[in-house]
Amino acid sequence: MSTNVDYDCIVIGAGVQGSFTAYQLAKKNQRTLLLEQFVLPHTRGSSHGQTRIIRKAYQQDFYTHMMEECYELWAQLEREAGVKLYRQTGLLVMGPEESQGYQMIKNTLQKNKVPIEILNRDNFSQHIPNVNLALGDGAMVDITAGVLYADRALKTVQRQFEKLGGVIRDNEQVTDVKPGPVVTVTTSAGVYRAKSVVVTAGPWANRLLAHTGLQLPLTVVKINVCYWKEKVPGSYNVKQRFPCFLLTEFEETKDIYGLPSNEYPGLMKICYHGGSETNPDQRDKTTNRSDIDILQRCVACCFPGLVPEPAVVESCLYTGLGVVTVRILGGAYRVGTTQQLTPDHHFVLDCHPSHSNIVFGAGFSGHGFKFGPIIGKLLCELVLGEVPSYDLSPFRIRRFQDKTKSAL
Ligand SMILES: Cc1cc2nc3c(=O)[nH]c(=O)nc-3n(C[C@H](O)[C@H](O)[C@H](O)COP(=O)(O)OP(=O)(O)OC[C@H]3O[C@@H](n4cnc5c(N)ncnc54)[C@H](O)[C@@H]3O)c2cc1C
Ligand SMILES: O=C(O)[C@@H]1CCCC=N1
Repeated sequence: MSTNVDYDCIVIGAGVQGSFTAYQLAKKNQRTLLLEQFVLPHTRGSSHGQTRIIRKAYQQDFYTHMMEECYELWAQLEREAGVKLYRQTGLLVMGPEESQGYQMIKNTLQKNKVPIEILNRDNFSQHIPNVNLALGDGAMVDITAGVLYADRALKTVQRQFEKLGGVIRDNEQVTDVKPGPVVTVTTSAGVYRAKSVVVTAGPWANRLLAHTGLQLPLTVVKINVCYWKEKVPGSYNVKQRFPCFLLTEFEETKDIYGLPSNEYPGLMKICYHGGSETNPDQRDKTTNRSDIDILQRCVACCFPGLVPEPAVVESCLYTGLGVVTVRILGGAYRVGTTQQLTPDHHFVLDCHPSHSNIVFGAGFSGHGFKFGPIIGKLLCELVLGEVPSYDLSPFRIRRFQDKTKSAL
């Protein structure tokens, strides 16, 4: 067969997940092509920007388990490339002490023996200056958490992929995917044939999967990425080891998070973990700023050293699972009728139900970056038909037939 194909595998989409998948495939001696619709680097998807949080603090054990190995894989990439990608700051988790969300994170961390520090009202401000802990809130620090240098990480993994002989073609949009024992991929510049294909197209995943007769229950939302000015420069700075933070509840909303000031001197990034639905090709037509009102109240209340008005607002996209339907468009595989689903924020990692040589990774919502190395490993294992290193049942598409729980 190899004489009839141009590549062993074609990966569509050079965001964090596609880039790590291509890198893992090249490490396994697979001749791999990584296709990207835009000129790299770009700011139109989900993987751009200078920083992301890395943490083990999750409500579910399975994410915490995956992160154990993932920290190792990040460190391995740092050594291999001679580049620093991670800075330990700790993650301060705050939330109503008795709430389910806060308690689940605490239990998962304790059960898995992740190093944490529990803070109380008396020692809180000594450890974390310039933050007001709300009445009734508990606080703990996931000590090994920190900041990933996202843009640098993306560039690094793509460079390592090329060093292994992998080929990246950017500014080349995939316009068709024809399934078969050999998959034919048509782009704006040519036609390629491969034994297998991985779709890691972020907000555009469903557009590509439609060519294969599959639609996932994905919703694309625009996130307002807000930066807030320090009243006294340096008071929330990464160099002072100010931690990342996650506030599990504020007023009626869930999940506000932030990172110490770093990429823009004197500005701290604080965002709301949600946004309004958008079309990824018309992202900047969406102008809903109601999340910014919530953030302003949160900053005024909890971060007295910041000016409660964003100094800079940038944009990024989340692709997650919304209250929509899984639709199988004809073809051999049918789940029967259209189904209503409960939203969940878990990833989608699976093989196509009718074409096992088409693998996809999607729905990484607002928390997939830190998992990039392990997602790459898992998608590579699916391509090679190997037993996945982790139980993939929380991530398989068949879960959409079951009732699912909301998770961060
Ligand atoms: C504001 C914000 C904050 C976040 N914070 C964190 C955090 O602190 N920690 C964390 O772990 N995660 C975080 N995340 C989540 C994380 O960044 C995403 O889960 C991750 O980047 C998703 O990567 P991806 O590769 O799936 O998608 P993308 O980065 O969007 O990559 C998909 C790529 O596919 C390309 N593509 C699509 N269609 C085609 C086509 N037809 N042909 C060729 N190429 C195509 C796109 O152009 C794009 O480059 C955050 C996300 C946002 C938006
Ligand atoms: O993934 C992360 O750590 C951040 C913070 C919590 C909400 C989403 N992204």
